[in-house]
Order: sequence, then structure tokens, then C-alpha cells
Amino acid sequence: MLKVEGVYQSYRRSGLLRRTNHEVLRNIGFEWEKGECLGIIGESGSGKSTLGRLLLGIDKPVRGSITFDGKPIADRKTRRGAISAVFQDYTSSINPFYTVRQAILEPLRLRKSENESFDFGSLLREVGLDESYLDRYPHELSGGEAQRVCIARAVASKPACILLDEAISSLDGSVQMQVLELLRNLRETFGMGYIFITHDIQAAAYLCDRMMIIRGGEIEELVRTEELANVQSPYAKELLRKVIS
Ligand SMILES: Nc1ncnc2c1ncn2[C@@H]1O[C@H](COP(=O)(O)OP(=O)(O)OP(=O)(O)O)[C@@H](O)[C@H]1O
Repeated sequence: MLKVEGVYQSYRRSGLLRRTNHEVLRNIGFEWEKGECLGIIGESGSGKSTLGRLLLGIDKPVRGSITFDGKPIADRKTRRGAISAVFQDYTSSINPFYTVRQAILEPLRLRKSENESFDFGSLLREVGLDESYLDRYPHELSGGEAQRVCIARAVASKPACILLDEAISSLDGSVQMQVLELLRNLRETFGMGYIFITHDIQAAAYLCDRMMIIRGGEIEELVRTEELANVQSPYAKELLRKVIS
């Protein structure tokens, strides 16, 4: 279980005369259960990606704690096999000098003999590609294919959780739908869960069991997806109204 307790994050801003602290996240607390798909939605600048980076252990919060099965997520050993990520910018997520084979192997850090026996075929087929892609470079892939490679790479270590930060936002509409389908299927096959950061409420509702609405760095609502229509706060109601109308 991923447990977030009393998390605050702030950044220094240099002004004309003095530096000020800009608080980006305030008192964030929630739990994510294994196998769950949790959507984190909110307007631009609300703090979604900042929270994502903290959950991945890329950044540390100024206050509060984030643990996975009771161990600090900041510890690299804790993260291994626990959480991996897929980001929006698939073009810069893959080293341009790496083939698909190298990109998938990179985070796994396997021994040479393990590299040789790694089953690329079934992994690539799981994401709708095949072995003919193994020796291609990123510039030889379409956006949808490149994002599938990033998903394959995230799935390869069989983590309990994949954090997807705007992972479908740069894709065309029909490709977005295919990737959402793929994520659903992977969840069924491997039983992994997701944290799905997006400003697209409809995509989140399609995939997620629960939805967290973030506003100005604070959790505004955390509801089960089927109860989304019954959100209480005026802000969440307005956010939903904009999507539905
Ligand atoms: N490294 C940083 N240094 C200073 N300020 C930052 C940094 N990262 C984020 N911020 C600020 O924190 C706030 C939240 O940014 P964040 O990227 O988390 O929002 P977001 O909800 O993911 O937005 P978007 O949907 O546009 O990606 C913004 O005001 C942003 O300018």
C-alpha cells in the first residue's frame, strides 16, 4: 500500500528584492491500495505533476511522509518493483540513441545472461507491438508506438503501481482510446494498479476506481468514480459541469 501523510511541497521564487516560498502542495494525505486505479485530476498548475514526482521519489516533500508497504519511497530499494512511470513526453522519455530493445532493458539492470533470455516477444505483444520493433530507434516510431514502448518499459519490471502523468494527452483521439484500452487490458493481465494523472476527467473516469480532485495544491474531493456525479464542493461540481456540457 502507498501511504501519503501530511505532505507539503514548496518552491523558492526569486523576486526583485527577496526570495519567497511558493507553496505548491498542502496537507496531502491519502492511501492507494494495490491493484487500484486512482485518478488525480485538476486544472493546470494545481500541483498534479509535483505530487507525481513526490510519489515516484524523484523529489522529496518539505514536510510529511510517503511510504510503500511501510518503507520510505525516497529509498531506491523501496521503489524497485513497487512503482514505475510513464510521462507525457514519450519522445524525450526514450534515449534517441537507444533501440526499443535497449530502452526496455535500461531500467531493469539485468545481468547479461538474463538480458539474453528476456522475453521481449510476449511483452511487446502485450502492448500491441511485436519483435520487429526491437531494433528500431525512437524516430522510427509513431507517437502511439513510442508511448506503447514506454508502457512496455514500465510494465517490464512488473511493478505494483504504474504512475501515468498525462501519458495519453499528446496522442490523437483514436490512439488515446487504444492506449486506454491497453492499460485496462494490462491491468487485467498483470493485476497491477495505476495512478493516472490527467486533466481529462473522461479518460480518468474510463480507467479509474477512485478520483482525487486537486485544487490549488489541496485535495478538494476524493470519491469513487461511480459517485463522481455526487461531488459536494462547488469547485468540483463546476469542474464536472464543464466536462459534461
Ligand atoms: N521545479 C519547480 N520550481 C518552481 N516551481 C515549480 C516547480 N515545479 C512546479 N512548480 C510550480 O508548482 C505549481 C504546480 O505545478 P505542477 O506542474 O505540479 O501542476 P500541474 O497540475 O501538473 O499542471 P499541468 O496540468 O499544467 O501540468 C505551478 O505553479 C508551477 O509553476
